[in-house]
Amino acid sequence: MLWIEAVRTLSADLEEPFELEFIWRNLHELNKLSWLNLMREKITDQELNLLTELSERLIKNEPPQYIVGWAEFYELKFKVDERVLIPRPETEELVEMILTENNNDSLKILDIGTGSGAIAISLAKARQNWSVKASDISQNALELAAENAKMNHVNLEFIQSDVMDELTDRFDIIVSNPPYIAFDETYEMDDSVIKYEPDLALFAKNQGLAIYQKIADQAVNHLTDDGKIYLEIGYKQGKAVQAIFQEKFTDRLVSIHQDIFGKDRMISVK
Ligand SMILES: C[S@@+](CC[C@H](N)C(=O)[O-])C[C@H]1O[C@@H](n2cnc3c(N)ncnc32)[C@H](O)[C@@H]1O
Repeated sequence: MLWIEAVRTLSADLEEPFELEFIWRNLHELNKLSWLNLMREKITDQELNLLTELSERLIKNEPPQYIVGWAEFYELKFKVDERVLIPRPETEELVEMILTENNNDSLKILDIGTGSGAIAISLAKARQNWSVKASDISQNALELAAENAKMNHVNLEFIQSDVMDELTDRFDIIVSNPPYIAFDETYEMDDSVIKYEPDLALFAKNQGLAIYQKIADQAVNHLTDDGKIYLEIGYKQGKAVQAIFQEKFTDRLVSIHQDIFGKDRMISVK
């Protein structure tokens, strides 16, 4: 059997027809031309077994990023596996907003719930004068985030903490993309997210608002006088999260911002 026949047959039941190509090329570091040349060759039994195994994993909805072991975020590469959420394009918009609104003055930054380290590492990479701390309640996530910091050549401080319980300092910018999905909202989620991504990264009590509430309660004592907060939110949570922060920061401007699809996606406190 030729490679092209095997790929066609094994891709027939996949939602995304190019996923097998993406995964094989990544695992074997093949460029497009080498892949196209491969298509004309005979596939060995061993290769067919491997390709079949990959297609079965995709049919079971395993995210391609977990299969290849990395994801791209803000033009950087991050190792990902089932310890951490796969960083999303919406979160790139949060990073973009922070960088657009803040120059390279030496600032102290805290990323709460860093996961793969995507936000903290992207900020540290773009702003060499910033001193960035990244926290997570999950030690497993922090271990992977530390590997990602090393791989991307940035120096960050990592700390295991339930929100800010273990932190004593004040920050110029507090950023977070916390877990914000309500436990009864699984009907809206993709099967691959529910099955493979960590619950700890997805769900929060109090209709998904519990971690925002804890951040608001604690940020009062951890923000510098003119410090700012930037948060990612679920698209239906704008008004609720705005109210939580406005109650704690009565003299500040708490704004809701939309993503490129026009959905409420970010909150800033300035
Ligand atoms: C939605 S993920 C975000 C990961 C990463 N910042 C990103 O944007 O891709 C939320 C992260 O918050 C962490 N987390 C959950 N509860 C937490 C808590 N109480 N305190 C600190 N981190 C928490 C999870 O382990 C997870 O890594």
